[in-house]
Amino acid sequence: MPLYAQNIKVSFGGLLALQGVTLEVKIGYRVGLIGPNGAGKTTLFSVLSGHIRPQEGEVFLDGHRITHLSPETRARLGVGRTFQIPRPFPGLTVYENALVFARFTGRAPNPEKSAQKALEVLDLLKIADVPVEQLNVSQLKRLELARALAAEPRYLLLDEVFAGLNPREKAELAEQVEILAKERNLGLLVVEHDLKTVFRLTQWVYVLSFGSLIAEGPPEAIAQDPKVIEAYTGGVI
Ligand SMILES: Nc1ncnc2c1ncn2[C@@H]1O[C@H](COP(=O)(O)OP(=O)(O)OP(=O)(O)O)[C@@H](O)[C@H]1O
Repeated sequence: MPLYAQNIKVSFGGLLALQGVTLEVKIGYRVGLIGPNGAGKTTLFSVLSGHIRPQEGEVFLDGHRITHLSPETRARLGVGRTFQIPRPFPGLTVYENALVFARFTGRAPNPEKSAQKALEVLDLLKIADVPVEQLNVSQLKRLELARALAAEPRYLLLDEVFAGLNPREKAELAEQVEILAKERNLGLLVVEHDLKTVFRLTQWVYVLSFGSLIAEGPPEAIAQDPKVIEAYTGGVI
């Protein structure tokens, strides 16, 4: 059963950030969410994670309505997320950061093992004992992902984890994410500005523009969709 947002409306004061948006992430599928700046991607992402309550519409998990549930409860039910700006716990090491998350949701039967495995998958084991203050951008992005993974989610929502990385780092991380999503049979939602990375990583892409969905489909089709090209270029082409 999927993670499903149905007919979502969110407004901030007078500004309509999302309207009539429906999106589905199935277990075992990698889904992308793209759109120009201010299109509503982060808002929709937060509706799914429970950080924003919609004015209209519902969110379902495994067929149950979870619209009213907090982010913490959703995390316990297996919906994990990353933050655009990594938020490691200061004063703790890389391993300790992963362990806090592994314990927090109560999903990992063996939190130490889950934390260790998550660091291993993201190539952070060799710096497991380093205080997070000493990490560079690429390592912080990996840690953000590793922490979410350590909690053993079934669905993983990635908010621009590739931003700030150079092309080689992006390609490497995208490959790691694809492998771990397949290995763990995750339902993955990727919000990302870098279209090349989204198109390579995902199997289905939703496109938001001014708060509405303007297209959805396989990456190959989305990349050539005139509506999508127009949304990105403002019709300048
Ligand atoms: N907390 C808020 N209060 C007021 N307006 C907001 C708030 N959060 C988002 N908005 C507005 O809602 C609209 C959608 O924003 P959102 O951040 O979801 O877009 P986005 O597609 O993620 O953009 P970006 O690609 O720039 O991150 C924008 O016009 C934004 O300014």
